[in-house]
Amino acid sequence: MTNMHRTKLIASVARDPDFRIQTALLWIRYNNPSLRRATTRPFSSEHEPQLPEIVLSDAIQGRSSADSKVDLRDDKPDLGLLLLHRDRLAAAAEALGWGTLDCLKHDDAALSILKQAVEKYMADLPPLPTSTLESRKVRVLIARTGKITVDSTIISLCQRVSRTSLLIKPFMPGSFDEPRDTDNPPCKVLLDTQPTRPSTLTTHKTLHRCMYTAARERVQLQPTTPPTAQEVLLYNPYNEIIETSACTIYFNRGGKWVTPAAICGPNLGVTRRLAIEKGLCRQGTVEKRELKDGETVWLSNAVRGFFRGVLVGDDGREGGVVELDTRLGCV
Ligand SMILES: C=C(O[C@@H]1C=C(C(=O)O)C=C[C@H]1N)C(=O)O
Repeated sequence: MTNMHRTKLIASVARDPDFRIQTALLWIRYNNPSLRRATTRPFSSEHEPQLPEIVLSDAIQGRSSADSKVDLRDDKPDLGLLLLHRDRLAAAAEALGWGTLDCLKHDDAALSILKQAVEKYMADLPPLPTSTLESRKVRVLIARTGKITVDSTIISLCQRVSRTSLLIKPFMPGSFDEPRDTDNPPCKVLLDTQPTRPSTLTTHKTLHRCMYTAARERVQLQPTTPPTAQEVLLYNPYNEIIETSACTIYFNRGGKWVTPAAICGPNLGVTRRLAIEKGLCRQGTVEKRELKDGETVWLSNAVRGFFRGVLVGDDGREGGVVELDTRLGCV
């Protein structure tokens, strides 16, 4: 397929009335009145939870263990990571030539509309039963027309919330060289068996995700397998590593941490930007031939935060059948 064909195909995917640009964030809520004052982590005192239901979002408030050192936008601390989500959506709209969404780029009103959309969606959810804590992946989807849709899925639910369950680990490490977290096994990362071609639709997060579904199917990952458990590692036709199906990846090269450079095709996600801006890693090229079985890597996305992974060979695969996403053609 020529570049011209590919450009036309991307344009036709983006014209589909169901097509959306998107971002995803984490929202944690819990309901346990007796624990109201029991914890300082991860919730900070300026955001005293409201009873009976306590609703807070790491993503919106942008807390992390590294935040005490660097504040990305001192002028708007309350909006935290949502600013980065807004920038990501603006970049996707610009790359697709959606001039109608130019307001996303700098307009503070657009930012508060996004915030209100997420907050309204969360406020309309049925209240949590007492003593429960849930983490949700919240998606913000935007159509070319500017219509915003919010939806969510529960990614974990704890039915007996206690002091200990509220001590959620920090979203982001201060350094990738921090001591290993012995509570959680590393994610098993399997190399894909075919290359994926970088395009606007890998650089930006959209509803066009069939390249990730196809890669997961090639290494026999179940659609429901969380990225913290198993992942597939994508590479481009030049045999350069891109990312995993749902995460940015970081490799240790000569004692320094490297994430695939934008030119290799990774999704320009919020956590990737944070890791680069906070100096946890630099951008570079990692070739497929450099990978070592058993090598420790880091992974991140805005819903799961940052966590360790390990590269594994063929014997680390799950069995099972995977359904292909056939709604949109794969570019
Ligand atoms: C675009 C998607 O995939 C992943 C998203 C991130 C991210 O948000 O940080 C990183 C890697 C991408 N493969 C998606 O829709 O899941």
